[in-house]
Amino acid sequence: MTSLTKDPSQEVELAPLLEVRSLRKAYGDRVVLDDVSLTVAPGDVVCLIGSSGSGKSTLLRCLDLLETVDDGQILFEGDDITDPRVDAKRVRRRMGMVFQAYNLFPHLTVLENCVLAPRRAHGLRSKAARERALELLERFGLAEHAHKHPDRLSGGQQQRAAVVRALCTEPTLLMLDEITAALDPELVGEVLDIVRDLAARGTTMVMATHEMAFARDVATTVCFLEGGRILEQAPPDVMFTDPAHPRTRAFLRRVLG
Ligand SMILES: Nc1ncnc2c1ncn2[C@@H]1O[C@H](COP(=O)(O)OP(=O)(O)OP(=O)(O)O)[C@@H](O)[C@H]1O
Repeated sequence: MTSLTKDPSQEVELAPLLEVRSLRKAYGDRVVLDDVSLTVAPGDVVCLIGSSGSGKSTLLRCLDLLETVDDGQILFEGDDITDPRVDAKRVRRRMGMVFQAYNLFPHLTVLENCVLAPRRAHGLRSKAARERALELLERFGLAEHAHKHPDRLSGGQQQRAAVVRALCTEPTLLMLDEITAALDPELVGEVLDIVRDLAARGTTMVMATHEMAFARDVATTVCFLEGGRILEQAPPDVMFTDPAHPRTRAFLRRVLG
């Protein structure tokens, strides 16, 4: 059993959902994650910020077991998922991941995209999977697009559908990797609104983002990465008004102007 953390706002003790301990990842002799440690409690929204190449995506890919790690541990729901004996597919069933490129299957309708994993990986019956998907598509304003193929939707609608698809497996942890980065500016807001809604509903999320105002709004913790290290992690009101590390200050000055 992992150690307990305290949520000061609710005065309840919550076991961490995710604990990353001294993670290290290198490609050849290039170290891209170095001594990364992070704790995520249920309901936390952790935003990873930092320059391009700082390691945000690699960290998410390690958490989702799309990459192997060289050293350190990832405890997810109390299990060490870096143990080589772990079945990555089974672990991933409890996680949801949305990427910058929506990755919807083009030959399937939005609804078919949404029921695929719940049926194949989770063994949900067709009727139950469809009901769950339709309810989520309705909640996020996509019901009218359920029977369309992705190429009939705007980029923003496709990305919202990708988020809904990830939610259809009812993941305990949702990871979002710069999900608005490929969108035209006018489509960014509708996708961020979904994430805002999820945060308000207590969905536990870890996301890489370049949207600083958004991170400030929704995050419970902001982590600033540079050169594969988390140089600073703090609540958003501290991170964006009084960051401790000079490198964080320099980065925020650069991106906030
Ligand atoms: N498969 C790979 N092989 C070799 N190097 C890689 C690989 N994937 C990532 N890298 C390198 O690892 C470093 C971290 O990349 P990563 O994509 O995690 O950064 P990032 O912070 O997510 O950047 P961005 O904001 O541009 O998405 C970069 O220097 C990148 O070139």
